[in-house]
Amino acid sequence: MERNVVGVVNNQFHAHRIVVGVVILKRAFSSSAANATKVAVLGAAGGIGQPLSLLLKHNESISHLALYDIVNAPGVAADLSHINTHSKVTGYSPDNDGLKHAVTDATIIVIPAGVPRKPGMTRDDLFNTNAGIVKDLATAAAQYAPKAFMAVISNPVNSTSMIQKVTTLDVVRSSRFVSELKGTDPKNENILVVGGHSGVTIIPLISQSGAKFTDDELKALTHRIQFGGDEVVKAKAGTGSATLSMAFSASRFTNSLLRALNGENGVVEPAYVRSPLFESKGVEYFASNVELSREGVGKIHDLGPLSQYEKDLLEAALPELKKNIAKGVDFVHKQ
Ligand SMILES: NC(=O)C1=CN([C@@H]2O[C@H](COP(=O)(O)OP(=O)(O)OC[C@H]3O[C@@H](n4cnc5c(N)ncnc54)[C@H](O)[C@@H]3O)[C@@H](O)[C@H]2O)C=CC1
Ligand SMILES: O=C([O-])CC(=O)C(=O)O
Repeated sequence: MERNVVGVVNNQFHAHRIVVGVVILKRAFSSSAANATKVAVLGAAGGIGQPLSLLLKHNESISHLALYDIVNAPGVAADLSHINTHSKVTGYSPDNDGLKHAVTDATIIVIPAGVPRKPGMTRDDLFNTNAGIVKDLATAAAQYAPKAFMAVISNPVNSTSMIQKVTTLDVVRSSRFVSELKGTDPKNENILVVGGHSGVTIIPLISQSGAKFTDDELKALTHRIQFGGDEVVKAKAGTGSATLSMAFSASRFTNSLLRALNGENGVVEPAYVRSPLFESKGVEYFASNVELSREGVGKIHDLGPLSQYEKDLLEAALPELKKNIAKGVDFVHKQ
């Protein structure tokens, strides 16, 4: 299993190393490493980076939080370092090899660096700017922290990443939206969302929750989940996109990965990874439930039973996903 995963990921890494270089799974996580766990956040002074770093400062599994940004990371680090939890916090700017120092010896590197959307933009409109940013950061990470696990948040993640937690945000949103409709506790609503992370590539599998909705409710709910990001972009009126709910989701994903790296079995999170599920249809990356392990990506779960409505959503998503992935791959090959 390990060799299999390593092979797949190393291939991916060679093929896509510039854009994303996201998971390098060669080394099994050792318990001594678990005792000294460094997490680096690249883009740490931004709208997502700051609350994410705050949440990670509260994570007892992290011993060192290294914050990097092109602006203000030392300030954010100084501020967080006064919080009375054990972890050390350090901040780096591009001067004096800051990026190198931020990522060296990191166990996990989380990347929320990049430009967010403004109203009227699609996530794809961010590609030209953000692919270059992710490329530079992933290249440095590959060079100075070749054993680290990387998680990319920067949009458009359908094109820029191999493993990320965007579907965590979609799942977090779905469970909240469904609980609002049904008047239930969102903690008990676990709605799986698969596919990708933009518009029609977001496929909520609401039928698996057992909840009953009318056709109109189901359509409206699906649309709200698929375009939840737009709801926030519109409400923020030109000042950015979702940051706090994303930070919450990224913190949850990072914590799950740390639990799995520390040897806990059965830790499952939705993640957009290189996946065999729709490879035969030319879609090499796909988000589904993934069992996290000491090697990062463990067992990739299949989708489970789909209603006809969900099968139709899947059919609509696959060609779009294929295009998004091809865009990332082309970018890499042109480097
Ligand atoms: N995957 C997902 O579900 C979600 C993704 N996003 C994406 O996350 C990204 C960040 O969003 P926000 O935090 O709201 O943006 P922001 O503009 O508030 O923060 C971005 C930060 O990245 C930094 N940055 C830019 N270039 C950098 C570089 N080369 N190296 C290091 N840092 C760099 C900026 O200085 C800034 O502090 C956007 O691309 C956004 O679309 C946002 C929400 C959800
Ligand atoms: O909508 C955006 O651009 C940010 C994002 O990915 C989300 O909130 O789902």
